[in-house]
Amino acid sequence: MEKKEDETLHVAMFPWLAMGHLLPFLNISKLLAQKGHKVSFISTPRNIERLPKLPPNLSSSITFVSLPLPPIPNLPPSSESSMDVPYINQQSLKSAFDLLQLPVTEFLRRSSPDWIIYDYTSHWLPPVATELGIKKAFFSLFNASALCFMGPPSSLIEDARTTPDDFTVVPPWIPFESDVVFRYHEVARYVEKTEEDVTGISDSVRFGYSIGESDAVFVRSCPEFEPEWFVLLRDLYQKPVFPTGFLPPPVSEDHEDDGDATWARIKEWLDKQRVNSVVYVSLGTEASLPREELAELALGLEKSKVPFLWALRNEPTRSEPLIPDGFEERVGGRGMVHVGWVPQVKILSHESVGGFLTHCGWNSVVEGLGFGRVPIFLPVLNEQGLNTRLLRGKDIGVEIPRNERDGRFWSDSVADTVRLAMIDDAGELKRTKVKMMKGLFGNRDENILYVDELIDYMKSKGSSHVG
Ligand SMILES: C[C@@H]1O[C@H](OP(=O)(O)OP(=O)(O)OC[C@H]2O[C@@H](n3ccc(=O)[nH]c3=O)[C@H](O)[C@@H]2O)[C@H](O)[C@H](O)[C@H]1O
Repeated sequence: MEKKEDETLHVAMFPWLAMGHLLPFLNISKLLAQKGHKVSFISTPRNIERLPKLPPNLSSSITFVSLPLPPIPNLPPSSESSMDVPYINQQSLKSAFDLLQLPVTEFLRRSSPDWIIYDYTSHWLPPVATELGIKKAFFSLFNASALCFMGPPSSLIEDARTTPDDFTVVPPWIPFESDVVFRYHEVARYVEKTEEDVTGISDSVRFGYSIGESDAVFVRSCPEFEPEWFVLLRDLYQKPVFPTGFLPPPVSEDHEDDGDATWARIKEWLDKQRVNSVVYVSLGTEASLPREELAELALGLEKSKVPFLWALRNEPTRSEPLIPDGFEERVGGRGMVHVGWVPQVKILSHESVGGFLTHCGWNSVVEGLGFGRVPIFLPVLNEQGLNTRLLRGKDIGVEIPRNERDGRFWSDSVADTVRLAMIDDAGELKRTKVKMMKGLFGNRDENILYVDELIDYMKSKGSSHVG
């Protein structure tokens, strides 16, 4: 039954338990709510608690559905997100997540939304939605080129690629020239590091079913940036594929004191720096580097003589100190280190920040380019290496040189790359090029047009759900 033009949709949102997923799911939820639609945002208590507070005008349109996560054996009871759990235990978190199937099914049966928008880990959700007559869309927080590299659902479910070398070449289903491939070390480091697969299902198979059994796929990117990849993706998926645009996050205009002591301290330091002079350093909420590489990164920042703000993740169960003793004293006021969560979007929006040394997680890419900050790439895991190849293939940003096989990098190459991005005349063209990306990645009015098309599509499919 088609929804009339002025009728509102009820959309359930069900992101994976990772901040890099929860935040963009919340951003698109806010856009749907701003357009007058109703959203049920399903997650677990601690993850909901961590989300930015809703603006008052949206709190009646977005309902948080809090489902307790079953305890994870051998992990602290508060472990509810990928950032609470060491990388090697991520599969245990997915096992607990899979136990949400029953409460999620009950919620959907009771609330009967028109659509459910879900993530790659919910391979079990499509048949539940079908049985309840609810339309279902897979929302990819990975861009189109990364999805194409991963392949069609059939290849995800029966992925013939098993060794790290298999992921360093262009797969057979990509019919054109491409340098979007992994480097050996970007795969090798993580193939052996995850625990014995306790879930009985790999991430690749989760992707395969979540995509293959969806009614539509929504992708956080835009055809203007990845034209050939969207054409290929539609061919690989043989189903409706819609760009959501980049979903640039809202920036609270007022930088004034919002009660966030961390921001107050960081802002006080940033306010003292020259415009565009600071490189902001963050490797996201899941990546972690071995101690010796953290030391090389620290020494490289020190040698660069460029002012830096380094947000270090508070890593669960990591005992040894994250940075070399005496580092902060040696760099004095030229560098600031913060261990723990920071308001990244506010930091990137501050005029003193000119560059972003990043692991190339897609949220960070969108946020950094949205403010025209020059990216300095240090990809670590997941599809970050593919994102780096995509951007470098478009001559965006600079990449820290690393040993192809083991990924090792050295302080001198960190210092040289940071100076190239931030100071050297040789980097001037790169700084200009990135400033030109601000409109495409950061313009909210332009990007929201993609969400309008998405909503029209969702309305056109309406709902024929039971009950
Ligand atoms: C989609 C996928 O999600 C994951 O996200 P991850 O957390 O690693 O990094 P981001 O995508 O930058 O996402 C991190 C998000 O958390 C925010 N943030 C982070 C740290 C902090 O202290 N404060 C903040 O506000 C940041 O602004 C961004 O929005 C995987 O890497 C994957 O490669 C990526 O493509």
